[in-house]
Amino acid sequence: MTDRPATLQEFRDMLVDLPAASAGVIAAAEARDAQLTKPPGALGRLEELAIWYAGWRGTARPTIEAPQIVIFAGNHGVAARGVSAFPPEVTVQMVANFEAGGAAINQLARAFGASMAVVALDLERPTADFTDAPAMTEAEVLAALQAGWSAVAEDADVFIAGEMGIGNTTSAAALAAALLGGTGADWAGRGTGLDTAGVALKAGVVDAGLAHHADHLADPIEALRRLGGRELAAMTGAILAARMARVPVILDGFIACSAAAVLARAAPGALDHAIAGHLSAEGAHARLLAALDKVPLLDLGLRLGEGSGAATALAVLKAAVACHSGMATFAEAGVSDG
Ligand SMILES: O=C(O)c1ccc[n+]([C@@H]2O[C@H](COP(=O)([O-])O)[C@@H](O)[C@H]2O)c1
Ligand SMILES: Cc1cc2nc[nH]c2cc1C
Repeated sequence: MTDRPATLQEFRDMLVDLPAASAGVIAAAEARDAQLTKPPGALGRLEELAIWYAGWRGTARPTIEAPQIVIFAGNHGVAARGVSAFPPEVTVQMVANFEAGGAAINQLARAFGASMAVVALDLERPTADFTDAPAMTEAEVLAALQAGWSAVAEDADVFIAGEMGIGNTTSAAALAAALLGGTGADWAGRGTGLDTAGVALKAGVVDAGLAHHADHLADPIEALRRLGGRELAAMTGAILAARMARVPVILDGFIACSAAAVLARAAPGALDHAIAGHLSAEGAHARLLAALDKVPLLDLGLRLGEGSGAATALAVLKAAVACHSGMATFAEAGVSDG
């Protein structure tokens, strides 16, 4: 694993020279795909997925042995503005639930053979309310980026960053607006279950944050510091760490994709090692995925977070890789090709 960045500048510098997928392996995987016992293209998007995965793993006949899910948890000063349907203490309570094995993500991780860990980030010290101050200091955002970076296991062969943080759809909406343009109304959604009046209030809170920080949002990492949260920054750090190790990533919902968008805005192609696991029911996720040029694998109406949509999509990626690497060729099986 590349050494984790010691400063924000080192983090920025890493984005300048990102490792790429192997073109030679992609060609070899395409050649293998063309010989497998099926009509050409009959496995549809599974074929593309397997070839993409092979290219990042550097082997034309890969397997998935060590999928890793990490849930990052953070608390948000902006939650005091009444932007969530749930109280902030639910964050620490859900961390206990993850640790006890009682959350949805625990079941999904077990069902699909992934490891699962929780990283709680200074829960007793919420970020500052971004409507009147930067959410994090430089030291705080660096610590969160580093926590995410260090969470990616040496032997992981797929990585999923999940999150838990009451109020974090407000931070994600503000960050998405800063990175991609638009107003609070474009990016604020129901989150954990706001009604229409709640969504309007939330949009106003996002607009207040955008106005307060307006002169400082051109740099994506500075936008993350000012409007994001610790769990968002940790996801940004983890997704970059995975890229440096050529570990493919499955992106989860609105908050995870907003954190990932920091990298895409900082360096075009920085999310080439990532696929969109699903389309969240959070209203603006479709807009965010379109901006990232990602087509989600699943559309199941999930809006839970905690990595759940990405973990469900892991089953699809495993299916793709199992077919690609396990199937016989026409020659091996003695089947006449077309
Ligand atoms: O992943 C998503 O798209 C998603 C959409 C809506 C809500 N969430 C989860 O709900 C929490 C944030 O919602 P809120 O209303 O408190 O901002 C946080 O813990 C997220 O994991 C997640
Ligand atoms: C109960 C609950 C579980 C969650 N998991 C991820 N975000 C969540 C938000 C709430 C409110």
